[in-house]
Parts: sequence; structure tokens; C-alpha cells
Amino acid sequence: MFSCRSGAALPLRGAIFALALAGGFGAAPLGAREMPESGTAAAVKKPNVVILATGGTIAGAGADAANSATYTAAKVPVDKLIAAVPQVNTIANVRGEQVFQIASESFTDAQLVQLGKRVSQLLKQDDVDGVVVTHGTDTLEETAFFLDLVVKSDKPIVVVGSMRPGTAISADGALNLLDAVTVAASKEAIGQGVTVTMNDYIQSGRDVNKRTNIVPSAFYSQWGPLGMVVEGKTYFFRSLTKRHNMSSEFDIDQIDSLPLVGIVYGSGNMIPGVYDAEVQAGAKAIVNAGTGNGSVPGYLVDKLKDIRSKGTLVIRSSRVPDGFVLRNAEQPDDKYDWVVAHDLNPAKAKVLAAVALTKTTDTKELQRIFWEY
Ligand SMILES: NC(=O)CC[C@H](N)C(=O)O
Repeated sequence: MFSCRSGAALPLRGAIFALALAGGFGAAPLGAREMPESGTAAAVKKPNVVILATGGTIAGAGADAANSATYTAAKVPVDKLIAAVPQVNTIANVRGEQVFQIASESFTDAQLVQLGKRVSQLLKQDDVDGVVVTHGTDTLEETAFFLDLVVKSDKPIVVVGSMRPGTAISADGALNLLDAVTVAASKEAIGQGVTVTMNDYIQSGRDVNKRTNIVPSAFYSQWGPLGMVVEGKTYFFRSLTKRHNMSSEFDIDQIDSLPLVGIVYGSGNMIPGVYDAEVQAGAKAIVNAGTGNGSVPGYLVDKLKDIRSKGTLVIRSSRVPDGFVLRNAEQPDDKYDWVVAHDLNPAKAKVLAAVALTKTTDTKELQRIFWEY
């Protein structure tokens, strides 16, 4: 019943693109911010925003307007996405670049690094005031956190996706994209870290995660959204206190690849050999997505101690969506030289571990990094 295929898997006729634009993005009346009417140069100067498109459902197309879940992701090119939301032009001077055209589950570390470098390069330019990344929603939370950690800029970076393709009734991509450009063009977003605009909310890219797979209200942060976009205006109510962007010790300009980090999902009756397979495949760290408080079953403790003693890092996270894992709760992390992921979910812990491992393998340092970011 639920099938969303990548662009490569199912080519669609050109007519579908037209449907995507006519029936999806272009159709809804959108509240764009009114520009000042004064003729002074200062009053009409709009910020310059670059949209980097990577694919996902926001660039998806289905065969019928009733298809909200069965459609093909990553089909509509960036220029058509922009043309379908002309309201963005009242907010900013907008141009697009097609970086990838893929479903986000197909992102690898190579794509993360390439995207990070492009965002960094653009934001160093005086003629770029903000960047929007259009992205599939499956791994949007990883990319947003990665950019938050490694791009050394205070300028707004907004990652945006949609839950319905532009061809669907009540498609959400147009408003999400308009909101993304609004945030990327806003002074209020400067220094706030990477943000995600979905379903009217401005979420922190560090905190946000996808909680349901089928409705527009899919994105959630356990610490709450940072704000909202309403009718083309940004309203921030909170700030991210964790280190990010300019206060980060990581810099994409110094990163060309990421070390391999694996995740093992906790459950009853686990298979110990899975950890060996990850190590043999080259994992430098394993995020243990444990049950409850990041628990490790008694029959696996020796396995994880053994892995650690041979050099692979063990990071305790939890499969429970909210809350956080404390050191030495459930397991003696000090004694075993394990690290805890604090409030980061396993996917985000994997991103931070990979970035941190580009600088250090010292577990005290890694734990500091997990407290601070
Ligand atoms: N809503 C979506 O964007 C999901 C489509 C696809 N799985 C992706 O992540 O790109």
C-alpha cells in the first residue's frame, strides 16, 4: 500500500511534470510577504537565496491527485519547483541548483560531504544571503544536523521537504518551500543554526526528527519548535543552545570523507554476530540503539566490551524517541570506556560520531562532544 519509489526506479511521462506544477505547487493561494512600496534602493533590495535541490517528495510526482503515498520521488527539476511558487520572488532573489535528484534514503556520506561543501562555498560569497536545501524527508534530519555541525557560517541554512508530492490534493511542498525561502531570507534566522521548515513550523535541524511517515505534520522536536512562519513572516520564540555552525569546532572545508559508523537496533533476542559484521565491514564506531535507557542485554555486554577493547567505539543511544541517555545509567560506561549519545537519536548520533571521529578517537573528547553539540 505504501510505496514511494526513487526517480530511477519508475520513469514518468512528461505530462506528469505539467500536472505537478499545474495541480500541485502552483495552485494554492499563498500568503507571500509584501515588499515595501517605497522606491528607495534600500527598500527594494531583496536578499539573495540559493535553492540547492537534492530530490525527495518535494520534487515528486504521482499519476493521480489522489496519490499521496504512491508516487515517484525526485522527478521535478529545481527550476520547475521554483517556477511553481512564484511568491518566493517577492521575498528574495532566488536561483536554483540541482545538486542531486535522489530519494533521501539513497544519500551516502559522499553526498553529505559534497552537499556540505557546496553550501559552505555559496555562503562564503557576498552575493548569497541564505541557502535552502530541498530534500527527501527520510534522512532530512541527518543532513540538517550534519550541515549544522560543519558549515562555518551564520547565514541562514534551511532544509525543507514535503510529505506529499506536488501532484497530490493538499500538497504541502509549495508552502514549505515558500516558508523555507522566507526563513533563509530573514535576518531573524541569522545564527540560529540550520533550520527545517515543515508544516508551518521552524524546527531546529539539530533536534528535529521524522515521527510519522504519511501526514504533513511528520516533523517533531522533543524540545519544541524554534518558531513559525505565518503569511511570509518569521516568528522565532526560542534559540538553539547547542554548539553549531560558527561555534562548532568542525569545518566542512577540512573534511573530505567520513569514517564509517554503524547502528545496531536493540530488541529482545538480539543476534551478537551483527556487531562482528559491522566491525568487519570497517565500522569505527557502533551506535547501539538500545531499548529504554540505551540498555544492553546481559548476553551482549561481553561482546560490546570485546569490540571496544579491539578499538571500535561503542556509543549508547536509545530506540525510544524522546528523553536522553545518561552516563553510567544501566551500564558502567566509565568502566567499559563507552560513550553515551545524550538526547540524540541513533541516526543523529551516527552523524555526530562520524564528524567527531574526523578529529579524535579519544572517548573523553567524544563524550564532551556529545554533551556540547
Ligand atoms: N516524503 C519524502 O520525502 C519521502 C520520499 C523519499 N523516501 C525520500 O526521503 O526522499
